[in-house]
Amino acid sequence: MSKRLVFDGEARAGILKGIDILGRAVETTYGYQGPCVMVQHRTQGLPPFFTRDGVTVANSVVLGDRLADLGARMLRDVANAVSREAGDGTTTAVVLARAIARGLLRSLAAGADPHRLREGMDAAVKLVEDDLRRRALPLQGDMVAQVAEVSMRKEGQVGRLLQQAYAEVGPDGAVTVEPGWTRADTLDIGEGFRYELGFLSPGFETDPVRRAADIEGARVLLYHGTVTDFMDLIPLLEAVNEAGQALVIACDGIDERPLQGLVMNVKRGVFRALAVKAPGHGDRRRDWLDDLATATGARVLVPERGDNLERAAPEVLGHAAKVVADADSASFIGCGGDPVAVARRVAGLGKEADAIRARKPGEGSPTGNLHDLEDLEARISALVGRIATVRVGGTTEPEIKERLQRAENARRSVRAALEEGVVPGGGVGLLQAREALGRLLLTDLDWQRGVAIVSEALEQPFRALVGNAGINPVAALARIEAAGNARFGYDASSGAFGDLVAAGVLDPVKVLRLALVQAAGIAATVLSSGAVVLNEQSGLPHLPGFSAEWAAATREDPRA
Ligand SMILES: Nc1ncnc2c1ncn2[C@@H]1O[C@H](COP(=O)(O)OP(=O)(O)OP(=O)(O)O)[C@@H](O)[C@H]1O
Repeated sequence: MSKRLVFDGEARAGILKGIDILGRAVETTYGYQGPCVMVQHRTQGLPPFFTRDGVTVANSVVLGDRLADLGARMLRDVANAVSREAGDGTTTAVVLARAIARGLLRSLAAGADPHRLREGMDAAVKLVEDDLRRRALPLQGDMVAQVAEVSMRKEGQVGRLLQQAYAEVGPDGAVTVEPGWTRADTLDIGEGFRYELGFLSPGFETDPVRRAADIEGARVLLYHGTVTDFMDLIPLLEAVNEAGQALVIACDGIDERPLQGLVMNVKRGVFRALAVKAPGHGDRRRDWLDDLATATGARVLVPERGDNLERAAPEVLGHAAKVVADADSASFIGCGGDPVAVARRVAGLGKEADAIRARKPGEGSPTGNLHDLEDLEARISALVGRIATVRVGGTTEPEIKERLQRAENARRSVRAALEEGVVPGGGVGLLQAREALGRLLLTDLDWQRGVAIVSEALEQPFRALVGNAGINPVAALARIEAAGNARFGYDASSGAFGDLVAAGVLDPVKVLRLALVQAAGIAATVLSSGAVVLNEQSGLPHLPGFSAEWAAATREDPRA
């Protein structure tokens, strides 16, 4: 394959072109007024889908110009990193990253020292993070619903239902969103066992929008060991399959080859199955597995005790009406264990916890006691756990999918807001952080340029949001500055300037913080792209991890 070499100015200009093209496409969806983008399915013959989600638009764009595609890929990476870490705020991150990339390239063209630029930027980002945390307002009153409604664009009942859901299960409780397949949005509160360890491979996902696996009618295999041979699983997979059920395996791990075998069989529809990490860590895992066994009515298989997976009878399996898992959590809902046994176990754990609480200070190791107590409390809440499910309705499948995506963003936004609080939205939270940068003691010119790049980027979300609402950004900025009130901004839903906190236009600090940190991360790649080596190849670049054949067979969603 022949290669093409591109240097300095030309390399950077090509990269910026890609950043601009993708940035513009993503920014179209930004804010309250942002319309949907229609994306053609990657597989011929499958219908297009509609989205307002920044990361989804970003992942759908592949540019024919290879140099520009490198730039687009940088933005895609930023969007994906924010989506992974914060779950929302991907468009904000793209807007910030695009502004930062532009600022950097301008400064480099003017001969600035890349190291000093970077140092100035890093100092500025850190200061903005601290400033956002300092200005954070804790959630109170209707703020949970309001944060959710910013993502939902004040449409439907999802915001109100998420507020109700968190009120029912508590701020650390388990809340999931699912497609409802009816017109209205609804809320279900069910009993279930949830813990914070997820599936063993993203290949188990059944819903690419939420990046989650949903399994109905599950038999539960609890294995305190590592599966090393796919054949060991076959007898139980077949028995469960014949009964029209699905096998959910919670285990220490599965070696790579058997895991691939399992995922492949699931994708091809041979078996319905899901493998998740067993609950608990280290020495405590056995106790957690016993709890889950009590909840689901299973028996834990322990190879060290001589239990054999291949010869295990289906009687060792427990039941759950539904299991939902993503990369970070697993929920067993409607478990089939004996309620009396569960109550007895909870009472036993409660007594153990009381005994630790009653210990005199200095008796036993204080940190050991604390960890034991925390673990017991976590086990009790898992056993008596309640799981809230918000079902997202709509009239057509594309509509439900599009709303579901926003509802998932809304849920993650609420979680982020519960963790670190909120600031006024509409771009104002970031805009106000410029003031903190004014307090930085400036050293040399290039360092100062680095700070200025961040400061200018902080204006961009505000400019883009009011611009998308049809307001002149320069005039809007002047009004904000004249108001001298940190909550003052433009509410696109009412079309009026005023107090954004009172109007319920709020952004989670964690989302804004992570969006800025990830956006600034683009600097490392831009600054090191002095020369670029390109593979000259005909046709569009290959989409990683995507097979058109597979997509056609499984109707894989292009957002996966
Ligand atoms: N009524 C409103 N008035 C002003 N700004 C609003 C309003 N509703 C939402 N916004 C702002 O829009 C921004 C969020 O827009 P959007 O949901 O399109 O992008 P994102 O959350 O950054 O990315 P994504 O949702 O694509 O992951 C937030 O800063 C929010 O405060």
